[in-house]
Amino acid sequence: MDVTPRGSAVDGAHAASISLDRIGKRYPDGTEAVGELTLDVAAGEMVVLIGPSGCGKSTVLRMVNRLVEPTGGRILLDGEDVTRVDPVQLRRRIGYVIQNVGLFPHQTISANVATVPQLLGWPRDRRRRRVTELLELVGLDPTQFGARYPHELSGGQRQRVGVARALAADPVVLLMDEPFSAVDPIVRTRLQEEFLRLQAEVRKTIVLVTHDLDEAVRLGDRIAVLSEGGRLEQFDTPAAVLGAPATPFVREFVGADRGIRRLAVTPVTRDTVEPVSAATTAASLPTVPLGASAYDALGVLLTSAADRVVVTDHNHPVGVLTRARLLDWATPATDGTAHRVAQEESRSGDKRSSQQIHDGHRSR
Ligand SMILES: Nc1ncnc2c1ncn2[C@@H]1O[C@H](COP(=O)(O)OP(=O)(O)OP(=O)(O)O)[C@@H](O)[C@H]1O
Repeated sequence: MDVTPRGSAVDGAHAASISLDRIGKRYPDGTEAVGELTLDVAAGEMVVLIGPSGCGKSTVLRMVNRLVEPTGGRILLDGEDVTRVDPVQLRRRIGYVIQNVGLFPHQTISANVATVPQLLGWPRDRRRRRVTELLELVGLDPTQFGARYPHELSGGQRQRVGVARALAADPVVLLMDEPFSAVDPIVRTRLQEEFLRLQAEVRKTIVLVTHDLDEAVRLGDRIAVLSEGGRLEQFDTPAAVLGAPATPFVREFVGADRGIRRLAVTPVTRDTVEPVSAATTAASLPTVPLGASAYDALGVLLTSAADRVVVTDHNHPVGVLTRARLLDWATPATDGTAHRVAQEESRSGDKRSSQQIHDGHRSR
């Protein structure tokens, strides 16, 4: 997807905060899908809901746009209680992307993208302009794809149309239920990367449901880990969830390889390197640039015979990272020291994610 900024093509400032205030859902047969969940999502933030099958993730998402009516609690969009708003009006302010996209098979791609603007009664010219800019935004040439039908597109292309359609009326919130899981792993990774760039431009408030921990770590500013009954086990940055699981459930859920995953979300900074010695600079050691991930640094070390990697800023050495230190970071937090490191990272991660929200870019 080419998502190069295009000035006023997309109104990027339009996003709302979401507050779930003790929301619950008990189905008529007595199933308590969600007990009492409280969760706050900042405007422009991307929050990922993850947890085992049946824990209530989709129910939470569908309560936000009231496809499922909550049986308890309140949902506030920018402070306004949407449990009192007409659900049809509400859904026009909320984009919704689902696994198999749900495009209308007998309508062209242009008509599919224009669905909500049409419902809102936009004049034809405005609809046409909007469809063109959105298809360009998601990397589909409007002249090539606009007149096609959904079955004439690949799975990844249909997924992009789904995102374009969800953005059509400039919603304040985007809800995404397993949006990338119907495509193969290579296409999925590419769509995720493109989606991050797209989000840097449109900066919507996004709640995304996934089963895939790597996807959660890659996309989420924060991750909410849920267990059965929509119980919130942890709500924190990817680095904190991986580095300092809050409960035994989270520890087991994120698995034994969480240390390695955590390296991928730990950037190499001036604060985390050791000083460069004269002996080090003289040696021909491998290098990584400042801002690379600790995972990249470990990868460089593992493919060389060296025991340390030099960290550079515009080709000037600013510090070193030893193999021992990187392996230490990758070791799951089992003692107080490791926990403290993870908590510090969590705090700086929080700063990083809010900074990213303001800057509109991400280091991942
Ligand atoms: N209409 C319904 N009536 C009764 N129970 C329901 C209904 N819809 C969902 N449930 C139950 O609510 C619980 C939560 O379902 P939900 O679809 O939200 O879970 P999920 O975490 O999204 O699952 P998955 O990851 O498998 O999609 C499940 O136990 C499910 O069986």
